[in-house]
Amino acid sequence: MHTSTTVISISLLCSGALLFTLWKSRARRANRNFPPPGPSGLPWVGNVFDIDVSQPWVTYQEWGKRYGDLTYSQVLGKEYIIVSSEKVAHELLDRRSSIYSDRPCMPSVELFDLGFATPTLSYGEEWRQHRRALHLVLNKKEALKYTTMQLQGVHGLLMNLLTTPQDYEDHFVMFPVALIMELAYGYSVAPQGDPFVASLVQLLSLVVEVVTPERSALLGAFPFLAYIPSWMPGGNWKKRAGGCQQLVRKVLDDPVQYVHDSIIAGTARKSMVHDIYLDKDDDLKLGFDKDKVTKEVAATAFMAGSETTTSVMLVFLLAMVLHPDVQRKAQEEIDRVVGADRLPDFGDRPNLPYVEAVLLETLRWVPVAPLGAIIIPNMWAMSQDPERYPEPKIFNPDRYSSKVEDVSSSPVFGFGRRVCPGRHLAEQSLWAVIVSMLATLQIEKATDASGAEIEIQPKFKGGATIRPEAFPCSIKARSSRATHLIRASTACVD
Ligand code: HEM
Repeated sequence: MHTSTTVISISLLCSGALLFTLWKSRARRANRNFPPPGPSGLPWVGNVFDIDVSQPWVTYQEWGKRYGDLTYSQVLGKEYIIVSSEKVAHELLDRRSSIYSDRPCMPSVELFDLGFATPTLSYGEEWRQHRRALHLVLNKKEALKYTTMQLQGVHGLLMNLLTTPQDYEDHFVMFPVALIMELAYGYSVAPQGDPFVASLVQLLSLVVEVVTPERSALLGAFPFLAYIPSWMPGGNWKKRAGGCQQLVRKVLDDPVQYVHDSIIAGTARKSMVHDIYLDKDDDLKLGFDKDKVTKEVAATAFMAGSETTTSVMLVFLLAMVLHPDVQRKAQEEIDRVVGADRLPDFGDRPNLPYVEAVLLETLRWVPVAPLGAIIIPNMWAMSQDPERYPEPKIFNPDRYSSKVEDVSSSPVFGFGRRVCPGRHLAEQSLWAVIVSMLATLQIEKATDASGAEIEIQPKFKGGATIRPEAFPCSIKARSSRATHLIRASTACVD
């Protein structure tokens, strides 16, 4: 079984777990037609062998077509529900949000000391405090204050893409990392070997690799695995968990200590941590736990916001390589509105409906899911619903030509009370990336030694998020004027 697809498979199944459990207890009382229809499975292992492990989301989509918007499934003795319709997801998760906003306990989250992260918290006072703190710095109005910072970050990204285009994945990783470090801690990341970033990135890759719903399901089924000493076969869990726990302490404490030190030195810059500390009247009602909550939300913002943003950027790049016609049309719009003498900025946004549609289509085409979220309705099925999106497999921004939707309301950011609090920041970042790359760069298929184009078969890998596997491509400046604008924007004029 391919690990990444297994992860995605189980993650999609686990996503419905809580929703189902809560729904089940109510439904059993209220609804004689419970459980909803679903494929029949083998005793105990249930539907494990019914799932196409290379594309599990397609299996669930098929089930959705056959059994309806809510599909009952059973895996390893646990019952799950898969939600395939956006309408039903809104109905359950937005309108009956108070019922479906909880999170089940994930054994691997406990073991790896990751219970501090907002997505893992159960629906209660601690989670509310996190949301209040996150809202303070990430609400729609506040997010508008970050646009200059976002554009500066994008200009640095363009410069990096121009200089070492082959390292595009690394550049896409660093863009949200640097942005969120600045925003969360007022900290400017060093171009190379930054100590805070090193710990954070190390933790993130551990989390993505080991703290998956798949491993949680394993630990849930066989809890003794957590207690095998690290030197014994099968004791890898304990060893990795130990490493993770140490990293968690560093990631929570060190950057906040940096903000404390800068406040004392009088050099602190505006940041999420700074703003929460400045909340002297305690409007946030964080009480005794202010210090703890501050550390936790800042680290969560980093972890939840970086991987997801990078994944969407990779999806955009892939879409542009595969759809030169879309790229051309978007560039024509930008050239008409912005011209060739400056880089785009947020003032141009209302006049660029096609670019907006490219962003919406990027989010729909390959929906990415965030780290640690438990209730993930089958976004794949929703985004591939042919009634809502005719010919859904095709990347076609024109589908939004009659009505451009509000990007931050996209279902890709989740539903109900657990909706992504970073969605305004994220959609602004992504818009800035997309418009700036389109304005200045030409993205094409790479060519081999004989000059022939290298065809791409898009493949996706997944852990906590789904992203395209590395693919060859060519990224060049559109013109010498574009090169000059990029260099000028990063103060490296030639
Ligand atoms: C393209 C980028 C992003 C996508 C697609 C995305 C998507 C999501 C989704 C689907 C959820 C889960 C909702 C649920 O559990 O039902 C979520 C939760 C969350 N996201 Fe995002 N997100 C993105 C960027 C960000 C950014 C930039 C930040 C912060 C700076 C952020 C912070 C969070 C947090 C803290 C949660 C947990 C909310 C809770 O459990 O109450 N996300 N995100």
